[in-house]
Amino acid sequence: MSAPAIRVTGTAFLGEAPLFSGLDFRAVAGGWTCILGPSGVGKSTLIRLIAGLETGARFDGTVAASDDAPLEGRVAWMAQQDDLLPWLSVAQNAGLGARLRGTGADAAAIAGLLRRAGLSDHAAKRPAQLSGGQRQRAALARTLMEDRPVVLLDEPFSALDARTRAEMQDLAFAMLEGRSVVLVTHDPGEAARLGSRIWLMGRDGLAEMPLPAAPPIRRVDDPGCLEVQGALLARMRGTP
Ligand SMILES: Nc1ncnc2c1ncn2[C@@H]1O[C@H](COP(=O)(O)OP(=O)(O)OP(=O)(O)O)[C@@H](O)[C@H]1O
Repeated sequence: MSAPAIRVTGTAFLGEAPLFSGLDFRAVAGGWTCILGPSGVGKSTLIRLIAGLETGARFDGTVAASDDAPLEGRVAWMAQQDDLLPWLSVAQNAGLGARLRGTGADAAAIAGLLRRAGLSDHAAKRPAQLSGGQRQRAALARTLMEDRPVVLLDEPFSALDARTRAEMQDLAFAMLEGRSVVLVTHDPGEAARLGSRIWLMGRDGLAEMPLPAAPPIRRVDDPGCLEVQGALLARMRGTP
């Protein structure tokens, strides 16, 4: 699977007022690009534009992949709300995309993904019988069943406790290897662990942030990772 780099340039308007203007966002090919920033600056709008989803904004600009092929049909999406259907089992939820397309779900592929996600013993359960972390793992398995080279993640781990969140970061990083991942997060530690590129989005546009020296995924206690986490938090709080 070849995963393209992505570039978004342009201006988005909410009514007559610009939400962001002169944006030049670039996501790395085959790695994680993280977007941090305060509420309401347009982070979700930006990745919804990449996904080709409706936004509340009018966008005047371009969304392009580095291989010049359309992104349509090459993007998978996962958000904070796991969006699992409560009346389906974990395995049925994982195969939902294929069922909706009428192509039939590949039972062996589902079993393999659920095994990697540590959910083999939960395949027959309904989402309500799972913990929050297990539900996110099921949502991750469903996202991966789509097997798309571009994966957009809108705060997927933010409702999880710190330990489960770190485990999910490890799991998602391993399972999404080789894909171009764009992650919207409020957690500077998450961006510092995962990012091959980190952007801070503010009212005045995008700023690219320095990275830790170690390659991702970085240990939570990696000194360079902790240093970048601190620097990101200081920038987000507007302190030097
Ligand atoms: N469907 C919509 N219709 C109208 N306005 C919208 C719509 N969706 C979002 N907005 C507005 O667009 C702006 C940017 O929203 P967006 O969700 O992109 O921000 P965000 O940076 O992702 O915020 P958060 O971190 O809180 O999720 C906000 O002012 C929001 O109220």
